[in-house]
Amino acid sequence: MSSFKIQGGKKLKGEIIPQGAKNEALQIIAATLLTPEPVTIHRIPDIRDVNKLIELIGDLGATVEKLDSESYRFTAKEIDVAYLESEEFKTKAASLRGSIMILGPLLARYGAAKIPRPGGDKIGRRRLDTHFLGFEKLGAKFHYSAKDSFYKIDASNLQGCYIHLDEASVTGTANILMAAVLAKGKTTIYNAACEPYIQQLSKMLVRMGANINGIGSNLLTIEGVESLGGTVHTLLPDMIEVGSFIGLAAMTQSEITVKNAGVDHLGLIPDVFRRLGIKLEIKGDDIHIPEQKNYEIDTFIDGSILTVADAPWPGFTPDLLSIVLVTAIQAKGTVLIHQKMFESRLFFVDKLIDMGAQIILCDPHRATVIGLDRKQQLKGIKMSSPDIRAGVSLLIAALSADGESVISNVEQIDRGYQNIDERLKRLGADIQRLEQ
Ligand SMILES: CC(=O)N[C@H]1[C@@H](OP(=O)(O)OP(=O)(O)OC[C@H]2O[C@@H](n3ccc(=O)[nH]c3=O)[C@H](O)[C@@H]2O)O[C@H](CO)[C@@H](O)[C@@H]1O
Ligand SMILES: C=C(OP(=O)(O)O)C(=O)O
Repeated sequence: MSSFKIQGGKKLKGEIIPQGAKNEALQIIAATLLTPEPVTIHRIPDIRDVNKLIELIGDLGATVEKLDSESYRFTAKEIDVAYLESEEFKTKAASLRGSIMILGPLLARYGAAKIPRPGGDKIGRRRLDTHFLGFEKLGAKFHYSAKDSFYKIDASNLQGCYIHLDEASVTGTANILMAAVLAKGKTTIYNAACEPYIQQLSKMLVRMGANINGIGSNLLTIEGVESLGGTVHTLLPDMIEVGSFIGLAAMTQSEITVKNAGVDHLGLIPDVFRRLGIKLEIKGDDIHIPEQKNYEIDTFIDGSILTVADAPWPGFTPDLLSIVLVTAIQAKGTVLIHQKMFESRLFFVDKLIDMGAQIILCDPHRATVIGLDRKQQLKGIKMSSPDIRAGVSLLIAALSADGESVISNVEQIDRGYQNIDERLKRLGADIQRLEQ
């Protein structure tokens, strides 16, 4: 387990470029299994989860060529279906959430697929019902062995149909969409997730020869085709990194420019930070955050306390709520953070309270932050990173704090943020990585 030792209280300054989007990368890399032809992907982030999926795709028999530091070519001429039964596959696929998205392509191309219960953050129950209910509607049969947490699916004849998803699951929509593009006839997916990464996946599939209508909406109509061809795809900037850097700038009273932020694809993200009182200047595709000593949280129009809550896109992403929460610590005013989707993602506030933040955890889903308005600095402590976004939030808190902090289990952060310590050091942060 590695740790970060941080000397807090330093102002940062400079430009930072967001990495390619982690959650888009996972969908797009899985989709390369849909065709025997080469698929080239640009702006792939060099992060643990993505590297693990790339390795898995190679283990399955695809040719993986690294073209440069951010570009890969995948050619899945044939897949070694027997590998899906190996112990190695079970261990590797179980270590990340994104592995679940190889199911759709494998079903579409080979009529059968297997997967262990996937990993990912431990942030509450993370069911997969939406994926399997969708596959079943398309004609698949699935079997779950509770003994070894292994799913087996057989789908020798995928037949298009009408599917009303029980919830707008992101990876569920991606999986069902990837199965449907090669199914026979027409599939309709209603209550589909429609966030930018699903739109990106849909556009890539269309370039590969798929027939998809309704991209960007929650009603997707797919006419199945016989086969798909190769393509070239460039990932969007990671919107969660963009939001994290905005929060970082505000908390540490720093002047930071987020270059090439993909501002057209950020949805409500800039507005939510503006409601915390943070000034953002959009210049072309860059976001400039000026140095601000104080920022004041808005209230609702009737004067009541602001709530920031997550919702499926085009609502506010749950993956930025921990960062909004930590950013509110030094604001003036009060905000209620309501994490509706995940039930165990707010427990990390204990550590922030130990650092001196004024937060009341109302229940597992809601926390009230009473801003300190810089009247008092947080103080550095020793802590451990429970999940990827809490980890970055603790890092932001530590960088703003007085004195030294040590954050252990930073592999959680590395899973989604490329080389974060080095990139922040270039802005002037004092972070030391301690390997153990
Ligand atoms: C690898 C990947 O892409 N992971 C992302 C993906 O996870 P993932 O696709 O696993 O998440 P889902 O969209 O399936 O659902 C997330 C959680 O929200 C709940 N839920 C979902 C939809 C809904 O309408 N109502 C509802 O309550 C689900 O029960 C679940 O607990 O999307 C999540 C939601 O944006 C993000 O946090 C994850 O970072
Ligand atoms: C929850 C997240 O990731 P995963 O779904 O991979 O656990 C995240 O990126 O915030």
